[in-house]
This record gives sequence, structure tokens and C-alpha cells, in this order.
Amino acid sequence: MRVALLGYGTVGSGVYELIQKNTTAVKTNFDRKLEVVKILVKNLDKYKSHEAYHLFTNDFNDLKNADIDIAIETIGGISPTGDYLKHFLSHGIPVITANKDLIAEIGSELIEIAREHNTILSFEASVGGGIPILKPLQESLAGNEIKNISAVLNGTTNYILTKMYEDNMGYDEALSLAQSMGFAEADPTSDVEGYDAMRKLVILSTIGYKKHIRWTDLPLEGISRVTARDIAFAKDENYKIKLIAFSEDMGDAIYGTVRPVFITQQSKYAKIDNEFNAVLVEGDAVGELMFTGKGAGKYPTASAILGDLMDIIQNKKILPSYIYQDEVKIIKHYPKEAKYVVRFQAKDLNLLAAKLFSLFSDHGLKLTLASETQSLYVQVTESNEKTLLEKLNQITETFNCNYIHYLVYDK
Ligand SMILES: NC(=O)C1=CN([C@@H]2O[C@H](COP(=O)(O)OP(=O)(O)OC[C@H]3O[C@@H](n4cnc5c(N)ncnc54)[C@H](OP(=O)(O)O)[C@@H]3O)[C@@H](O)[C@H]2O)C=CC1
Ligand SMILES: N[C@@H](CC=O)C(=O)O
Repeated sequence: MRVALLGYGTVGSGVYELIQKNTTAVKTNFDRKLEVVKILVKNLDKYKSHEAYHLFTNDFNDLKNADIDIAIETIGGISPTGDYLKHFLSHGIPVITANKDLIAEIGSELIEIAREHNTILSFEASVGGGIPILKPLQESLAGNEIKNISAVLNGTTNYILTKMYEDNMGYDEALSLAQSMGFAEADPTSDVEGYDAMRKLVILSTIGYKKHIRWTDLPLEGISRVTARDIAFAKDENYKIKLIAFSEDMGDAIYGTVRPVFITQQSKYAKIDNEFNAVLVEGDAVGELMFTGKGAGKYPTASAILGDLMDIIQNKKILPSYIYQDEVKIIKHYPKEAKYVVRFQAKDLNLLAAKLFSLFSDHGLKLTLASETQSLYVQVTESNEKTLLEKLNQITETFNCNYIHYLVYDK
């Protein structure tokens, strides 16, 4: 099996190493010779001293002209990657990718091309790093109606929040560390603003609910507005803050979001720290299942790619059930009763507190003053998020103040 590797960064180099490590086992177990024959990169000079420099190229035409059985894409982004993948698939060459941006954006189009040309597009590594989740969702859980999915899906932000919580590390230092360990995207805005987690949630939800969900349709908030003071408050109150992605099939509509939430120490996510991810799936037959493991990094991600590679070597021709049915209605605000933590920043905190009492006195109201940051933390229960926001917006108009509100997530 002649493999073309596109990209030789964190993930690509891991894939190369794992292929070298597994060639003998593949030969023994499947009677196939596995061989990387081309490696596409951007900057050829970086690889001059690599033992396999002769395989490297920065010209895609070299891959087009080579005799290739499988293409593995670890470049990232939409362009030119999308065109590269379309080229392979339309020539009947199976493709494995870790690229969630591409799958969330044009996954259905790519799968259609694969189907037309009787080939495969696999993307297990695009969600949850090393955690096998797409395959179980499509194959092992095929007899279930998936009710809801909730998850920690971004290693970088989970790492940052863990370091801020456990070690009082600053946001910038924690982000730099995550980048140096290869967890972050080329542009970490994708991580910290929640786009990466949202793309992954939409891939999971589209497969799980078999409904058309565009990643740009769902409300999202990243962690860039979470302050060190918020984390200290969470600690004082025995909570943690996590960037959680969750969606629920409500029959005629989908609720889905990525947002920083407060969780209790008893939450299923409380011990999912650093670059670890976790995906909690509820099926009507099986009930709740939780999948956990390293969601980012060189070898965990390469491990997921090797899993896809083994399927292709064994001639398993299962195309992901990334089926788009009719567009679904999206519910934008959390529709159920929940507890919230709201942080207000205002000049006159006493007046603000009086107003809060008048609006929320019978809603389990608890106020905590953080005078050093001129802020007030409010814990309150509301019947649904839309009602809460109406009240909060009424307050901001009256007091010319700003706020951030966190759902207290109860899983
Ligand atoms: N890092 C992680 O933990 C995970 C990453 N992913 C996904 O895997 C993919 C790769 O991520 P990662 O390995 O971290 O990225 P890196 O930035 O580490 O590596 C990207 C590689 O692609 C090459 N490249 C970039 N642009 C081009 C281009 N136009 N033509 C040819 N080669 C190009 C780079 O070449 P050069 O070396 O010359 O610069 C580099 O080798 C992304 O889609 C990412 O979202 C998925 C799961 C986890
Ligand atoms: N940047 C991503 C990498 C894996 O998908 C993350 O931090 O999770």
C-alpha cells in the first residue's frame, strides 16, 4: 500500500513514525506492505536533514503523478486542502483526514464524491484526537436513536483552563504551553473562541442525529472572556469551569452550543483535565456512554489515523453516515430550567444588588462581591435562558454595566 502523506507537522510526523513502527505488524497480520512514498509540505528546507528527505516535496503535482493507494491529509484548513482531497477521491483513492474544519464545512460534498467514485473518506481523528468516537457512533451504536451528546472537545482550552485552575497560571502562559506541546491549531483563535469545538460538535451531531447542522448556525462562546477572577470564584464555590459542547435532538429542533460552563466537582467532566477530551453520548437503547482519552497531540491523533488506515488495509468500505436530511430548526437558548452564575461589572454595585433582589429574590439568589475587580457574582436559577437574558439585558440598560453569564451544567 503506497501512502501519500500530506503535511508533516505535529500530526503528520506522528503518522509517519507510527507507520514505520507498524509496517512489520501490517505485513504479518494483513499480508500488506505499507510504505510512505511521498510527503507534501510547505517549506522543503525544514526537512533537508530528514532521513527520508527524498520523499518530501512542496509540489502537489508530484503526488498527482505518483502511484498512490491511500492519501493521509494532516495539513489543515480549507484551501488548498479541499482541492487536494477532491483530487484523490475523484480518482478513487481513499482519503484519511484529521481536518475538522474541512469536514464541518464540506464533509457532505467530499463524501458524495467518495461515494460516486466507490472510495472512502475517513476522519476519526477529526473529533476527540485519539478517542475512537465516530466509528462507535456509526457502527456500534447504529441500533440507537441518539438523544444528546455532550463533550469536552478541545484539548487546548481544556489545558488552559486546567492550568489556570490548578496552578494559577496566566492565560497567555498556558496558551503558549499548549502551543508548544502541539495541541493548538495553527491559528489558536479557533481553539480559544470555540470554533474548533463547535466544528467537532457538529460532526458528532450530524452523524448522531442524521440531520443537517451547519457549524455556523449554533451559538458559541469561547474562553477568551473567562477571567482569572472567574476561576478563583469557581474554586471558592467548589466549581470548575470547562468549555463544554453539547447538543440535543428535541425532535423538531436541535439545541446545540459550545460555551464555558460551571460544573460541580461531582460532574462527569470534573476529572477531564489538561488535553484530555470526553464525549458523553445518550442513546435510547444503550443509555449513557462516556468515551475519554487524549483529545490532542502527536501520537493520540496519529493513533486515530492509523485506526482508519487499518480499516482501509482490510478493505472495509464503510463510508461515514454523514447524511444531510432536511435542514432543522435550531434552538438558540438553553430551553430548560438551570442554575446560572453571572458576573456583573458595574460602577454602583449596591444599586445593582438592590435591582437583582427585586428581579430574582425567589430564584435562589446568592450574591458575592469581588470588590477588587469591581464585580458582583450572582448565582440564580431561571426557567429558561431566554427569560434570564431578558432580565439581564433590562439590568444592563438601567445600570450601563456589562456581564458574562455561565450555565451551571448538571452532567
Ligand atoms: N495537533 C493536534 O493535536 C491535532 C490536529 N488535528 C488536525 O490535524 C491537522 C494538522 O494539524 P497539526 O499537525 O497540528 O498542524 P501543523 O501546523 O503542526 O502541521 C501542518 C503541516 O502541513 C504543512 N502545510 C501547511 N500548509 C501547507 C500547504 N499549503 N501545502 C503543503 N503543506 C502544507 C506544513 O508544512 P511545513 O512543515 O513545511 O510548515 C506542516 O508540515 C489540522 O487539520 C488539525 O486541525 C486534529 C486533531 C489533533
Ligand atoms: N487544537 C485541537 C487539536 C485537536 O483537535 C485541540 O486543542 O483540541
